[in-house]
Amino acid sequence: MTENDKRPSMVIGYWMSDRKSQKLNWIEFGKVCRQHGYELVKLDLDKPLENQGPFAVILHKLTEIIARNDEKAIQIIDRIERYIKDHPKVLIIDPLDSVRTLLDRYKTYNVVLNTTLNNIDVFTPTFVEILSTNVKDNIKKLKNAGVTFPFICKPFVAQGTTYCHQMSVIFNERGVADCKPPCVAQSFINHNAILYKLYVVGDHYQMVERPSLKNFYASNDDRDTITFDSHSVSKSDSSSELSVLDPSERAKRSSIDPIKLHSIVKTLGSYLNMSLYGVDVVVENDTNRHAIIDINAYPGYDGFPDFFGKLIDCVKSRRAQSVCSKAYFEDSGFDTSDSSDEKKSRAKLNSINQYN
Ligand SMILES: O=P(O)(O)O[C@@H]1[C@@H](OP(=O)(O)O)[C@H](OP(=O)(O)O)[C@H](O)[C@H](OP(=O)(O)O)[C@H]1OP(=O)(O)O
Ligand SMILES: Nc1ncnc2c1ncn2[C@@H]1O[C@H](COP(=O)(O)OP(=O)(O)O)[C@@H](O)[C@H]1O
Ligand SMILES: [Mg+2]
Ligand SMILES: [Mg+2]
Repeated sequence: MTENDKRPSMVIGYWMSDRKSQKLNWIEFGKVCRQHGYELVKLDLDKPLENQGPFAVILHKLTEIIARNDEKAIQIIDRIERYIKDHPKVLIIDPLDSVRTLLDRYKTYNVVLNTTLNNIDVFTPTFVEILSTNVKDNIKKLKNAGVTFPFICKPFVAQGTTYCHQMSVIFNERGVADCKPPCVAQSFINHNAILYKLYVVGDHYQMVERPSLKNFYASNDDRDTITFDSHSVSKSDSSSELSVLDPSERAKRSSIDPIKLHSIVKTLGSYLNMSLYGVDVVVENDTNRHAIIDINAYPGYDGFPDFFGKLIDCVKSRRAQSVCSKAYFEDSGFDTSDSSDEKKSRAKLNSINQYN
C-alpha cells in the first residue's frame, strides 16, 4: 500500500507563499478541513502533481508565480494546467485564466465596464492604457479617452510583484512625463479618503473600511506628481499624510449603499468566474456613485469573521455545483474537457441560474 492509497478520497491540494499561510494561520484551516472530511496537502510545485494526488480540489494563491513569468514559473504553471486538463473533475479555486485577468489592471477594468453595474450607478473611473514614453502621444491618448486631471497611474501588473503597488497622482500635462509604462491611467475620484474593501468568499462577503487618498482638485494644476506605495496608504494601520483631509472637508461623509455592494458581488462573481477575491470601492463625493477601483485575487481577508468556516463552505458548494454542472452537460452531449465547450456551458449555466 503506497502513501497515496492510505489517504481519504477528498484531498485539497493547496499552494500559497509561506508568508501568506503564516499570516492566515493556515494550520488552523487543516483542522477545519478534517472536520469536513477533507485532507489539506501543500503542493510541491517542483514535482509532478500526478505523484502527489489525486486531488479533489486545488486551492491556491499563485499570483506571484504567474506574475514572475520566468522559465521556472512558466514550467510550474504549465504543470498545474496540464494536471487540471488531465483531471477535468478537479475543482480549481480559482481558475488560472480568471486570475490572469485580475493580474492585468487594464483587462480587469474592461470586465467591469462590460457588466450591467453601470445601470445602478456603479462604475469604473475612466481609464486608458499607457504603453509608450512619448509624452505628446500620451497626452493625446488621455484626452481621447476622456481621462481628466488629476489622474492616477497604476502599473499594469496588479499583484504579486514588488513594484505593482507603486502609484502616482498626476496633476497636469507636465506630469504626464512621470507615467511609467506599461500602466493604466485612471481619472481620480474624490471620495473623502475612505476606501471600502469588499472581501468575497464564494457566496459570503464582508465589507471593511480603510483609509484612502484625500481629495485632489484640478485647480492644483501646478503641483508636482505625487508618488506613493498603496500599501502605505490603505492598510488598516496606515496613517499616511496623503490621507489627511483639509479641515473644511472633514465633516463630509459619503454613504455606502449595501444593496449596491450586494449587486457588485453577485455580478462580478460570475463575470470574473472567481470565488476568492476582493473589490475596492470608493464613493464619489456629491454624486454618491460607487466606483470600483481595484479587484484583487485572494486578498488579505483582514477582519473577515470565520474566514476558514466560510472557505470550507465555499469549497463544498463549488464542488456540489461543479459535479451537478458536469453531470448536466455530459448528459447534454457537451465535452466538458474542451475549454470552448466549457465556456458555452458556463454561459448556459449562468442563464439557468438567473431563473432559479
Ligand atoms: O496581506 P494583505 O492584507 O496586505 O493582503 C494584500 C491585499 O491587501 P488587502 O487585503 O486588500 O488590504 C492586497 O490588496 P490591494 O491590492 O492592496 O488592494 C493584494 O491583494 C495583496 O496581494 P499581492 O501580495 O499583491 O499579491 C495582498 O497580499 P498577500 O498577503 O495576499 O500577499
Ligand atoms: N481612481 C481612483 N480615484 C481615487 N483614488 C484612487 C483611485 N484608484 C486608486 N485610488 C487610491 O489608491 C489606492 C491604491 O489603488 P488600487 O487600485 O487599490 O491599487 P492596489 O492594487 O495597489 O491596492 C487605493 O487604495 C485608493 O486610496
Ligand atoms: Mg487596492
Ligand atoms: Mg490591488
